[in-house]
Amino acid sequence: MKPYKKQMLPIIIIMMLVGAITKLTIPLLIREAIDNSIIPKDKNLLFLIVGIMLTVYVIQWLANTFRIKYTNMIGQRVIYDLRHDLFSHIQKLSFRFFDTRPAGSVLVRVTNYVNSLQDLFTNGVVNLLIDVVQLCGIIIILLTFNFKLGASIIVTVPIMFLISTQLRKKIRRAWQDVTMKQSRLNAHLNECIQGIKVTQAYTQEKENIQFFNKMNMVNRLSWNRASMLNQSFGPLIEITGAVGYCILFWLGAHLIQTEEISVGLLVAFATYIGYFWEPITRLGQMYSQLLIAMASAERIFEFIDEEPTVAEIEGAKDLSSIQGNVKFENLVFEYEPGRPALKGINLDVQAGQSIALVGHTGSGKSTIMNLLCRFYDPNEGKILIDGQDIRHVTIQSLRSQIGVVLQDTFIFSGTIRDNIRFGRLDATNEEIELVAKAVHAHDFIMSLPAGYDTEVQERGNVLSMGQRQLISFARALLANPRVLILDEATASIDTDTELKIQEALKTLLAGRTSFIVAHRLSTIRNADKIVVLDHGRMMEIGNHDELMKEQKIYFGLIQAQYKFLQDAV
Ligand SMILES: Nc1ncnc2c1ncn2[C@@H]1O[C@H](COP(=O)(O)OP(=O)(O)OP(=O)(O)O)[C@@H](O)[C@H]1O
Repeated sequence: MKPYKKQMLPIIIIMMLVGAITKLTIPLLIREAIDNSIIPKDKNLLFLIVGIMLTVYVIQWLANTFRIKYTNMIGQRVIYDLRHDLFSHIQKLSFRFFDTRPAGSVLVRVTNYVNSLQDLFTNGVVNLLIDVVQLCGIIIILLTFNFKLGASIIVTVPIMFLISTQLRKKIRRAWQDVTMKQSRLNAHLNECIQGIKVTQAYTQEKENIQFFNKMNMVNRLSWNRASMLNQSFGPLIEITGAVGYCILFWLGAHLIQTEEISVGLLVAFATYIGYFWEPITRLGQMYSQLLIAMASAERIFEFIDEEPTVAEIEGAKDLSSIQGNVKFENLVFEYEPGRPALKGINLDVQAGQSIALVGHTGSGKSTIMNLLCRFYDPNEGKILIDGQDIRHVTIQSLRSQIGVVLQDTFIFSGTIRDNIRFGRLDATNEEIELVAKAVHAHDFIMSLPAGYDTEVQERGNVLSMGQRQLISFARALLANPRVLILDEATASIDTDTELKIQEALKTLLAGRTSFIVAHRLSTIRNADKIVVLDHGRMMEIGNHDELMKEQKIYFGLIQAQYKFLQDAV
């Protein structure tokens, strides 16, 4: 338990006990007032009792105020910690985890589900404790002051619990269903917003709205069902409460006649019954909140329990500064069982060489890159960097020495400078400008309204494809990795930018081992080795001239590209 919770918990418990005891004292004072001052007409004693009552109410108010204040503080800290732990955990999870979960469903766990726990941690848990303490206190008092009357009232409680147990199970399942439907709705919403441009381009808005409405309706019906079940809880308690009052007055009247109890005690008992049903009713009302929270907690802990599939072995050592020799030995890999994406890849790359990976779509080019970065582990075989199996070194030391430039160059919201600095957080402004100049990005950055301080929104919507690429090159150059992975963008860009990108590429690749999923003929031509993949197998390897001479797959691919370019001209 964290230190702040240790410090505050005793205060909260003391305040809670003071609140509960003062509340339970009031009916006893009422009994005193009726039996010893109102009936015998003792005014002085009545004033004294009223004075004590007022003091008790003030103490109760103070205790409750402080308790609520401290409970809120502690609750907020718990939620803060939970959100932090969840986010940190998600950052570490492997690609496999995200392959099978829509972004929206991840999002909803960090936001909605954590929020629904907030109420539970701020007031819920403590209220629950207060209610339990109050209930126990009332039961003890009732049984002590008159066992016969007390027991006959209390007997209704287990009956009520028995009836409600069945109802609770149903309510629980109904709320679980609500959270599941909500999660689906959110996932769908997220996807629709991400893909809004495609939706509008294909004028699918109407269909989208219809589909969303269906999901929205399913969500509403599920909520209604859970809510209706929940509503039935209150009346059930009220009916049982009414039965309790009937027993009290029927038996109470009889006991007054036989002088076993006083009128004051009957009134005190009636007040206690009021208190008695109050926590039970509140428990019923809180029940839905508790169930939502429990269902949310289940889904949150599902994530927290999730272990990264790519894990470090015990005693993994840091990968010391590498030269950049990379060896793939008999790599076999499946994303899904029975569908191999790579079938026995063997490749020996010397430090400083550039390797172009070519092949039809789905042939396994990106998969090789994913394995080199250890986003996934191979089913068979291994990858060695400078003779060290990458599974035996720490993930951080491995990835920090491999630079990755993806086709989908992700630009984060923030300034251009921040986006380049992502490559190395301690880089100075001068270093940032230096790399931007080296990749020919400086001029276009300076032409933006605030130069390097221009704010770009998430995904860099204000920048062109080519500009985004140049920024990601600058980012990679700043990180200065020994091994570079580059997924070349396929989108056609204007000749001027194309030339800039070629120049930038030369700077970026110089002196590094590089793997490029190459689409541009110029990049492929300049590569030291070209690896041709087909359906997860390495079919050909050699430089451009060697492979052209062989006149096999590579030759065919190049011919097709030339034909395409000629037709385009
Ligand atoms: N996350 C994934 N889950 C399941 N299967 C996948 C996943 N990613 C890729 N695959 C499958 O693995 C195979 C190889 O995919 P890969 O992305 O490596 O191809 P690629 O050569 O890079 O294709 P492209 O040129 O289109 O990017 C394909 O059959 C693809 O369907």
